[in-house]
Formats: sequence, structure tokens, C-alpha cells
Amino acid sequence: MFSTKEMPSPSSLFSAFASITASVMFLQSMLHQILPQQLRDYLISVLQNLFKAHTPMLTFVFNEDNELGGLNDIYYAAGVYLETLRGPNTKRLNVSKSPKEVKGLIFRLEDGETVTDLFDGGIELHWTFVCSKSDKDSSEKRYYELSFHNKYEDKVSNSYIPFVLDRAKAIGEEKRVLKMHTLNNSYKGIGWQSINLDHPATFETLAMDLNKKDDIMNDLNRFVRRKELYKKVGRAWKRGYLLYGPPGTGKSSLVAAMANHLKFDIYDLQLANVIRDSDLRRLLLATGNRSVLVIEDIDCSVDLPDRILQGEEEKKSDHHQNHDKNSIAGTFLTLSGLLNFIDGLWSSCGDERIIIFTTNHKERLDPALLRPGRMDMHIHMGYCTYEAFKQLASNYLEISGDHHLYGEIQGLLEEAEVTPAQVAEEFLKYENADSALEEFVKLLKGKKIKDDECEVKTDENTIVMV
Ligand SMILES: Nc1ncnc2c1ncn2[C@@H]1O[C@H](COP(=O)(O)OP(=O)(O)OP(=O)(O)O)[C@@H](O)[C@H]1O
Ligand SMILES: [Mg+2]
Repeated sequence: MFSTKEMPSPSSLFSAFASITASVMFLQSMLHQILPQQLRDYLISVLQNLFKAHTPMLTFVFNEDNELGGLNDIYYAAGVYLETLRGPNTKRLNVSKSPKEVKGLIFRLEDGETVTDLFDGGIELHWTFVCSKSDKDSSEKRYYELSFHNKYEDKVSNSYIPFVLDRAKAIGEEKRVLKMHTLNNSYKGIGWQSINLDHPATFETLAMDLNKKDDIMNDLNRFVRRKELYKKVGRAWKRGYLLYGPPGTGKSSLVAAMANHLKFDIYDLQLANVIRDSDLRRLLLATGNRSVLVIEDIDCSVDLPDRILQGEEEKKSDHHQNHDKNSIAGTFLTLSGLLNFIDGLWSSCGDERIIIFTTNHKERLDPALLRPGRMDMHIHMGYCTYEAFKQLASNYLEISGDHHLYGEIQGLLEEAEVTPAQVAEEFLKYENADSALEEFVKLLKGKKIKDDECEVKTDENTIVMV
């Protein structure tokens, strides 16, 4: 038992604590003044290494090739993922450029470089890239080492490595150059040929009603997020859009903007070039996941309901080549047949598919296509509204605010029917914004209101969910 006399008083305890704190602070500031930054960092790293030497570490090694002679996915994923990490001690990076398939530069760690990652609230993971030459045959062996405290082995195997694989996939997708696949008829038959999709259209540059734009973007984002829901309710993970409206209103531009937004490849299926349904099946089977299948001008590219077997008679005739192409080989393919075919095929073997039909004449379409549940969204692309005009003026003439001619233009646009394509073309003629707008006013004034056979004007850029 202590007597109260032996116990230090609270005030003496406090003053002792204050003087220790003051000394520590004094020492700290002395060290900061005396030791240069580099020396301090060095001492800290020596102390850390001393500490680490006593930490039970485990190291995973990821070779370039796996045991079975194939490529080791984790090795490649690590390369991609680690380019997002830099340490204060990173000294050398390997930089390369692949001109075709990947956007931007590719950064990889150089031999011996180490970076540290933190995972799940502070688990330290040290990655090192090693490139060693064999003495026997001077072949090169490249691998990544991943070191961490051995108590985290399960966490690293079951959570961290899957995380790295996922991140690498996402980074790869982000940097991938999109592809545009079109039909190519060669001696081998009809097939897809691909080129890089360099279409500059994005939702930012697209001139259309802002709410409609948001609706489409939200719909696309919701679609890609909902993998589990589609699975749960037993639906194929696909979504259909019908874009309709007069020529030059941005239907093809919207297709490109959607593909650019989702980072999906485009398959442009020109149905008029497809002869047999066996070809169609083969072509559809050859399309990849995460892609947009586009059938443009569905009303006139092919007259599907008329695809009837006309046998030898048709083959003899050189006239009506298109019609001939669509009806030989004993196929009877209706639009609903094509749609069911796509549904069936994609239900069994496709994921993340978007299908888009475009037309200038919605009223001419087969009712099968318009049936509720067939195309999930009907999007009307209409004549240029004032809002769309302002977007085009900002894109082409770099007018961000207001302009004294805007009031007049707004009134004129309510009466005249001009397409965004016409507006864009007009703006391209002039370098000076004022002259471009003045000429545009003249054009609007001189324009007769056309009785368009396609759409009524009150219905600009409408979206119908079906
Ligand atoms: N809404 C728009 N926003 C921005 N640019 C547009 C828009 N509509 C048309 N344009 C411009 O006009 C050009 C032609 O447009 P686009 O090919 O997208 O029209 P379309 O509706 O597909 O026409 P068509 O029915 O003839 O196929 C585009 O390259 C683009 O520059
Ligand atoms: Mg088009």
C-alpha cells in the first residue's frame, strides 16, 4: 500500500509530462534542423528495414508463364495494375507505346524497382519486378514478387489478387481502342472485318435535349450495373434501342456516343449484304460480349417480310440484285424471326449486348419491332431545337455564354426545320462566330417550313420507354 505522501501529486505529474513533451519537441526540431531531409529518410528506411527483418514475411512469385506453359494472367494483370502505383523511391520505369491497340503510353516497373500498395485499411504489400538472366542459356526470366506479413496470406489470395485482376481488367478496358466491325465479303464468305473506331462523337458533343441525354446515359449506366438482376430474373443481359428521325439529326452520332460512353465495340450489320440465315447466325455468333450491334436504316436496308423463296427463277434474273440477294437460298426470314433469333442466341451465349436499330421512318417499321418489350427505349432524334443549337454553337464556334443574335435565332428555330447536321455544316463554313451566326439567321429566314414526311415537330427528341 502506498501512503498518500509517496504518490506524486497531479500537478507534479503534469509538469513532468509537459517537460518530457517539450524535450521531445525540442529534440525533434533539432534533428529537423541538423539532419537534411535525405539523411532523415535514409535513417527511417534503415529502421523500417531493421523492423521488417524481424517481421515474418511471405513472398508470392508470379512468373510470366504458368506451370502448364500458358501465360500467367496474374503476371500481366500485375503489370497493368502497378502502373497506377508510384512510390517516393520509384526511380526507373519502362515506357513504351503500342500504336494500335492501346491509348496513351504503357508504363511498367524496371528490373529491381519496388512499389508499395496498401489494401483493406492498411495491409502493406510490396511489389518488386525482377528480370534475371539464366547463366546456362542466357534466357531471361521475368517475374513479380509480392511480399507481405504472412498472417495476411488468406486475405491476399482471396481478396487482394482478385482485386488486382479486376482493376487490371478495368484499366485495360479504359485504355483499349474501340473497334468498329463491318461486313466483308471475301472468297471465304461473308465475315467481320475490323478497324479502329475513331468516331469523335460523345455525349458531351452531341446536340440534343439535356434531359433526354441524361435519360439515355442513365439507362446505359443502369444496364451495365445490373448483371446480377438480369441473371436473377432469368433475362438475357441485353438492351435494345430504336433511334428514329429525319436524316442528319444525329442517329449515327448517338450510336457512336453510346459506344464511346460504354467502351463497347460496334458491329455494323448491313442486312442487305447478308444472304442466308446461316450466314446471319454465324455473323451473330462471331460478335463479342460488351458490344453494340447496329442495324442502320432498318426500314430500307432490307425488306425483311418480303424475303421469300423464289428459287431458281430469281437466280436467273440479273435485275433487282438486292432483292435477289435477300431471297435466295431457301430462307424465309421475317423481322420478328430475326429478332427472335437474336433473342434466342444472345440469351444462351451473350453478355452485355446492346442492339440498336435506326430508321428515318418509324411508321414504316414492322409492328414486331415496335411491340412492347422488343426495343427497350424508343428515341426520337428531331430537328434542331434552341438547346441543341446552343450546344452546336459552343462546339463549333466556341460561344460559351449568350450572344445578341440568340433571341432572334430562338424565335426562328421554332418555325424553321433545320437538322443539327445542316447547322453544323453552316457553322463549319465560317471561322468567325459573328459572321457564322449572321449567315445562320439569313438561312433560317430564307427557309420555308417543310412539310416533312417523317415526323411532327412537336415531338422533338422524345424518348419512349416500352
Ligand atoms: N445531334 C447532333 N449533335 C451533334 N452533331 C450532329 C447531330 N446531328 C448531326 N450532327 C452532325 O451531322 C453529321 C451527320 O449526322 P448523323 O450521321 O449522326 O445523322 P443521322 O441521323 O445518322 O443521319 P442518317 O439518317 O442520314 O443516317 C454528323 O457527323 C454530325 O457532325
Ligand atoms: Mg445515320
